Amino acid sequence: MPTVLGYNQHQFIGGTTLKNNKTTQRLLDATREIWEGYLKHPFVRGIADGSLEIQKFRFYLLQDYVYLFDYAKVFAQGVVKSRDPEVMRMFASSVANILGGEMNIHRGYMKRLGITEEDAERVKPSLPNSSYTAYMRAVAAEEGPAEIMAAVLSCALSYEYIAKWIVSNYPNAEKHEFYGEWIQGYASEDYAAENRRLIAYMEQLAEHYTDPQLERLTDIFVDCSLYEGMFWEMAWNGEL
Ligand SMILES: Cc1ncc(CN)c(N)n1
Repeated sequence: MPTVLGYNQHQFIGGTTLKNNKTTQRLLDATREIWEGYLKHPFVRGIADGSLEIQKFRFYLLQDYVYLFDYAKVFAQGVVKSRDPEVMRMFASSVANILGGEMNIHRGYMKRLGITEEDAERVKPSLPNSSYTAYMRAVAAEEGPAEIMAAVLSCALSYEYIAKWIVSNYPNAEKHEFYGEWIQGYASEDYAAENRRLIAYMEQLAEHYTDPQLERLTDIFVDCSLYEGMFWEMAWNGEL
């Protein structure tokens, strides 16, 4: 079993070094241990070695499908809260990327599993799921564009981190007949390019932030990273 000890969290994110992205680096430094926990999680390990029961993945997939609608709304609130048209466009295109890009991974699996979009849209979010999105939506309602970016970033970056870690530690994982598609999607250059864009805006939005303001961004990022861990746990236990 591959070890995660000594693993550098930064090396996989955005397919790039984070040397010049000091805010993002600070956020990642604060969550190193939480993120290492994802790599040890049985659900993630099950995707990596192909041993995860399809029923568990089915439950996760449907929860994640409804999660992404609310996640997209957090970006939409970023449009509402921004004054700079370029930042508005960035948040708006992320809404489109989630609804029309990332969710295609889910729709592909739904087809394979015989689940219609209408059925998926009716799924009741579990408590960890709705708590996570309620937290992000509260940040989005009450705070500004930089805080919104800090709230969405853990979700965006941690999947790239997980998928690329799987690819580099499980050489056959990408070719797995069922989980390969999920791994390829989140380890893809398209997904990394979108993350590089989010990182660049995180840096821009926080460029003149004071230390207390950066501390607030860190708190949000840490909270969302903890919610990510709860989501994996929820998926593993199949708990509503
Ligand atoms: C819960 C969760 N976290 C992250 C991702 C990747 N955007 C996701 N689809 N779902």
